[in-house]
Amino acid sequence: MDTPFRTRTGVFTNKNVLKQQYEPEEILERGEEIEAYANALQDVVDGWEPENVFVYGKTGVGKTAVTRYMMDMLRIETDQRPDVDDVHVAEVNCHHHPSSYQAAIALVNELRADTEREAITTGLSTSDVLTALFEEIEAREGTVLVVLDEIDNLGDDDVLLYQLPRAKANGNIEHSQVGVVGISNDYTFRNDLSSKVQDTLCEREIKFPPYDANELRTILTDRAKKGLSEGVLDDSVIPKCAAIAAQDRGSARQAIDLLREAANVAVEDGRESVGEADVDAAENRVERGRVKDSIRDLTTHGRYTLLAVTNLAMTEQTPVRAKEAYGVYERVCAESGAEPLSQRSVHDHLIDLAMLGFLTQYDRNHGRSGGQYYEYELDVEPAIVTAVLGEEE
Ligand SMILES: Nc1ncnc2c1ncn2[C@@H]1O[C@H](COP(=O)(O)OP(=O)(O)OP(=O)(O)O)[C@@H](O)[C@H]1O
Repeated sequence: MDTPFRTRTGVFTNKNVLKQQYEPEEILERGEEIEAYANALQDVVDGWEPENVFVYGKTGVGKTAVTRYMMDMLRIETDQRPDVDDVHVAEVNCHHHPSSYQAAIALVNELRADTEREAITTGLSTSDVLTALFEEIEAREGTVLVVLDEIDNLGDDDVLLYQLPRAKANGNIEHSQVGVVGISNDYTFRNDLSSKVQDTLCEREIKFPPYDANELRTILTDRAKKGLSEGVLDDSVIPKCAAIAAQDRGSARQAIDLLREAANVAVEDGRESVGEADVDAAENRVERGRVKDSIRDLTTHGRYTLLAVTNLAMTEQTPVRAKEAYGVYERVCAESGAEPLSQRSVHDHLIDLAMLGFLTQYDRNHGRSGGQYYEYELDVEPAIVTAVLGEEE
């Protein structure tokens, strides 16, 4: 029977290595960060209590990939040292579990997954959940490393971040030890923590800078070798993907997405060779996908604020001050039948949108008399925002 699908082409040899969920076995171009990480975790392999680690850097710069690699290396190294306790890792993404309570439940269930004990659900009190977590850690009789990815989603709810590093000192665990690895895109999160939590969580800080074009070329060349047939890429494709991503955010994710989508464009077009024009087409797809994912994470009023700045950008009225953006925001709310938030809250949304990469914030200083203020400009294609918000509606 005829179906609408194509026959498989020879462009990809293993498409999975170009997908977002692929975990590389080999980490390239992160020698310094791996060394810093190894120093931070050295106490674990030497049999001492772990130090807590705070890893930060922009999105797509390898924080998660390097952390998983380091956890594997740690397990391998401690296995080779018979006199050192076993290492157990429990990883939770706080984006999906955005409070101490939810993250603690997820950790208990992650630790219980390879035991006979049943998963817990909501309904227990916070202290019951913490007790269950301490019991799971204690049952390991070794070192437990708790990895909290996207930790900034916990906001100022620092119960877990306060309790975990102090579990031993407070007598909640005795025969095990626990260390926390926090990962964040947002360095300001660290400064917003109370000083007692900051001091323990950030014993070791590891910064991941954006990748430059050369580093991205190395990463892309390796992925292309693993995922694409030889000779399908025009010589200009990898340098172009690397240059675009380096100029934008220095994100390996973006670079890999560009390469994969460029190959997809060629395949969908019935070609077995990928050229520069395919990267141009891929750029729009990738940007659209990225904006779509990020918009999905915005609150309703975050979206209204974004739409207000987008409308201003489309009529060339940006950069714009918060006060002026607020007027347009009020109109957007009126059109949607929503009650507008205060000007102060909308300013907070503008700051958040700048942090998330939707807007650029300019610090304006008008000499002695004018004082200091901020202006905002749209940092994504206005047509993509309106198209995505239209679809979401
Ligand atoms: N040094 C590297 N070598 C090989 N692949 C890499 C490297 N750095 C990143 N990648 C790949 O790039 C993608 C993004 O990396 P990763 O998820 O680690 O970024 P991140 O900094 O944790 O970003 P986010 O904060 O958005 O989660 C992944 O697919 C990862 O495999």
